[in-house]
Amino acid sequence: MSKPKIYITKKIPDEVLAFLEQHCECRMWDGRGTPSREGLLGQLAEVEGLLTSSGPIDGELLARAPKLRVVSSISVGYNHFDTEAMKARGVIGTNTPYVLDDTVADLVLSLMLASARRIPELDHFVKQGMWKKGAGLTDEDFFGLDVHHATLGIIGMGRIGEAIAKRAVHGFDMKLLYHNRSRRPETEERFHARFCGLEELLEQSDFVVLMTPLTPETQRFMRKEHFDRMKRSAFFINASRGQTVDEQALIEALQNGTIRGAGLDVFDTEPVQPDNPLLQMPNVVTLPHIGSATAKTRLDMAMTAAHNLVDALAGRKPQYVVSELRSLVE
Ligand SMILES: NC(=O)C1=CN([C@@H]2O[C@H](COP(=O)(O)OP(=O)(O)OC[C@H]3O[C@@H](n4cnc5c(N)ncnc54)[C@H](OP(=O)(O)O)[C@@H]3O)[C@@H](O)[C@H]2O)C=CC1
Ligand SMILES: O=CC(=O)O
Repeated sequence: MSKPKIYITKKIPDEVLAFLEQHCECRMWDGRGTPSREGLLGQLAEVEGLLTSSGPIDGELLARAPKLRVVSSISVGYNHFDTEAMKARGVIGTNTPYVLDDTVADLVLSLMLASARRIPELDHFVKQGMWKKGAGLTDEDFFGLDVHHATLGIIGMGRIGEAIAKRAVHGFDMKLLYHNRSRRPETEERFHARFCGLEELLEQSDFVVLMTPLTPETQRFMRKEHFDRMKRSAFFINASRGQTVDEQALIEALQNGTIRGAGLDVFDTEPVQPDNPLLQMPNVVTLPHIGSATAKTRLDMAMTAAHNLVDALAGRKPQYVVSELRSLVE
C-alpha cells in the first residue's frame, strides 16, 4: 500500500523526519524559515497531512489541498487554525500541549527577573563603558524591584500558568492571584492561589502575566482601561500572543508611566517592526517569540506533532486533537 503524502513546512530534527519517513512519503521545505504563502499553497495538491507551526490554515488553503486529512501543529497555540473551515472540510487539527510547559515557564520567570532587575538595560550600561568613577552614579541608579515575596497575577492559569505558579510560589515565595473563566480548586490548594476578578488582579499585582490562548474572546483582552488599573510600580509580562494586547495602549501605558515596565515574548506583528516604539524603551525587555525554544523541547514538540500526524493518517485517534475538532475523531 502506498504511504500517505505529507508536507513539512520547516526543518525538523533528523530523528523526527526518520520516524515520519517510516509511515509517510515526506516532502520538507528545504529553505531557511518557512515557505511563502504562495509557495506553500503550490505544494498541497496531493498532500494528506501537513506538519507546520504557522498559518493561517483557512478556507483558501483547504481549497488548494483537496486530499488533506490532518494538520498537525508543532505548537500548543492553534490560533492559526480556522477551526470552522477545518471542521466543515473534516480536516483534523492537532497540537502539542504539556511538553513545553516548563520551558515556557522558565522564560516567563526570566522576563519577570530581567525586567524587574533591569538586566538588559544594565548589561548595556556596563558594556557601553558607562559604569565608571566620576560619573556621579548613586545606588538608586541601579535599583530594581524585588521579585521574591511580590504579588503575581496570572491571567490564563492553565498548563503553563501552573508551571509558572510552581516556580513563583515555591521558588520565589510569591503571593499568587489568578483569573480564568473558571476556578481551579486544586491549583488554589497547591499554590495558595486566590481566584479573583480581572480588575482586582490588576490592582493588586506587582507582576501581571498574560498566558491565555488567542481566541475571539481574548483578542485585545488587555486594553487601556486595564493598564490604567495596574500599579504604577507593576510590570506586565506577555508570553501568550501579541494580539491578546492592544499594543498601542501598552506603548502609551509605558510612555506615560502608567506601569513601570514590561517583558514581551510576543508582538502584534511578528517579526516585530523595527520602528516599533517598544524597541526603544529601556524598561521593556523584548524577545523574538522564543518561549519553547530549547533544542530538547523543540524536539519533544516535533516528535509529539509527528505522532499526532501519523496516528490521524492511520485512522487512529491522535493524542492531542484541538478541542473544537474533537468531534471529528470521536
Ligand atoms: N510565547 C511562546 O513561545 C508560547 C506561547 N504559548 C501561548 O500560551 C497559551 C496557553 O498555553 P497553555 O497554558 O498550554 O493553555 P491552557 O489551555 O492550558 O491554559 C490557558 C488558560 O487560559 C484560560 N482562558 C482561556 N480563555 C480565557 C478568557 N477569555 N479569560 C480568562 N482566561 C481564559 C483558560 O481557563 P478557562 O477556560 O477557565 O478560562 C486556561 O486555563 C497558548 O495558547 C499559546 O498562545 C504557548 C507556548 C509557547
Ligand atoms: O507559541 C508557541 C506555541 O507553542 O503555541
